[in-house]
Amino acid sequence: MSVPGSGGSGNDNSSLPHELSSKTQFLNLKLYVFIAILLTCAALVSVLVFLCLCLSKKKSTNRKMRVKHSSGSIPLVSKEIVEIEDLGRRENIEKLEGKFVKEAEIVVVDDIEVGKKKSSGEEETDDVSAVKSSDVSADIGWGRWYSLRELEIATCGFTEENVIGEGGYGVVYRGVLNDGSVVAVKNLLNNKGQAEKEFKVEVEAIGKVKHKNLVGLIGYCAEGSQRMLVYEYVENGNLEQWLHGDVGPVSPLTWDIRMKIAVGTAKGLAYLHEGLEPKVVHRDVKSSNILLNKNWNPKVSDFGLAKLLGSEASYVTTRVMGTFGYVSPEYASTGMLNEGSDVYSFGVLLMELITGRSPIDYSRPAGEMNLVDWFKGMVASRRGEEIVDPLIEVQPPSRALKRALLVCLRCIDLDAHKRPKMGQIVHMLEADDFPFRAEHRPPREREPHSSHEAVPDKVPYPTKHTGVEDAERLRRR
Ligand SMILES: Nc1ncnc2c1ncn2[C@@H]1O[C@H](COP(=O)(O)OP(=O)(O)OP(=O)(O)O)[C@@H](O)[C@H]1O
Repeated sequence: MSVPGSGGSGNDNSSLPHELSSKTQFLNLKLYVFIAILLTCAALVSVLVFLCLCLSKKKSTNRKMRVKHSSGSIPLVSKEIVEIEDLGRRENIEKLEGKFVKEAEIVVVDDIEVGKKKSSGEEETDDVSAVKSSDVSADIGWGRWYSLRELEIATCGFTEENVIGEGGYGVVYRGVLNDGSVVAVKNLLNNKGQAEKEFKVEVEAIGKVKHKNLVGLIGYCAEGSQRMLVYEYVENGNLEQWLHGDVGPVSPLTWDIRMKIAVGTAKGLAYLHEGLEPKVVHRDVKSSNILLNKNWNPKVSDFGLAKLLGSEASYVTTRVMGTFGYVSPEYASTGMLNEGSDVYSFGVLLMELITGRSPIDYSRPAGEMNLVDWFKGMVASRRGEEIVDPLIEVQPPSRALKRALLVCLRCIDLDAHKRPKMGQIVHMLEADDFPFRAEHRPPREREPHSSHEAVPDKVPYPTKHTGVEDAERLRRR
């Protein structure tokens, strides 16, 4: 085959226009050869520029990002949060290659009853079989190992548009897997020192914990120095956004929805404390760690990042990990940590649900900045009805309000041993006749082991420290 300009026959040149076959002064090349070289150079430069742009975009995702992602209907809590549009990435992602799997072995347990795992092979979907045959190492029993590449594809290269938010543990991205399922990918900070083996052991412990009121961990990624956790995506934002964001004059969180959130959260924590061995103390119960689905069902997040505890001993940590305003006094002062610390934080969270106020709010008058102190003072002055969130349109029934107030007071007892257990709190919040039924009975009928007792016998009554008089007075009214 003769190549134009390669010094072939004169017939080749004669077929070209005279100008093209004439020689240029530069290097004595034929004009069309010169043009071909120029075009090739231009194409190369374009490719290089494109590659540079891609690289710089990727780098920008590695820096600390402050953009938060939420669906358009989720209220924003601070100016750091900006709304972004759903970019319809799913269509693009579906075109990309990758191996994905539907969650195979998630076992959702109801309350604190541990469900049975599906035996392997039972009710397997096509997707699961595909992965088992093609990528056996990906299936890790409770969830999945994900490659960095898979998560890159799912999050469109960890782009800013996919950032949901940023917490103490790292940046959280929204991702869409190849099968269309949506996940939250937490890119952990400060993980360089952690060996892959240790990381896997810790993650395994978290991944096996499944409960309808706990955000499920569905997999992880450990490649090089990268450590990521892949969670089920909870679509309706977090409780902090709904309580303290701009929701207009009437909150969509009615009294009943708030109590549903309180009970669900209590069930999730009860499972951590009472349904697992070794038990798990959350250590950071707060409204931003309560995620909500579209039916306002709460799911407690970040629980797995707490330490696993032995069943008997309390655990002493060297630094207090919780969040200001929620931390129990004994944990703050001694670092002594047990599930009672979570109960205290839950009490503060319940106050937040009832009042719509933040645990610490410096914009309020001096006597109202600290929610716990203000709350106790209001209840002591019999002004319980006045503390209900003004954004709740329909006021709660008096009995329901008193029940919730009393549970708060018991949870924040300064004596951690006198606080109720989370399981007891679930019963207290759900029992229609708590605390009213007990007070009409003569003392002997309230002996332990009465099967009709609405309140579990072990539930301690509030002590002086938390204003036992207030609570007792409240109970009698
Ligand atoms: N599984 C999830 N589904 C949907 N959104 C999530 C999920 N996990 C976290 N988020 C959101 O990502 C954001 C950051 O979460 P993260 O738990 O990292 O931090 P935080 O709870 O705000 O703070 P901290 O780390 O101090 O507890 C929050 O807005 C949270 O609502």
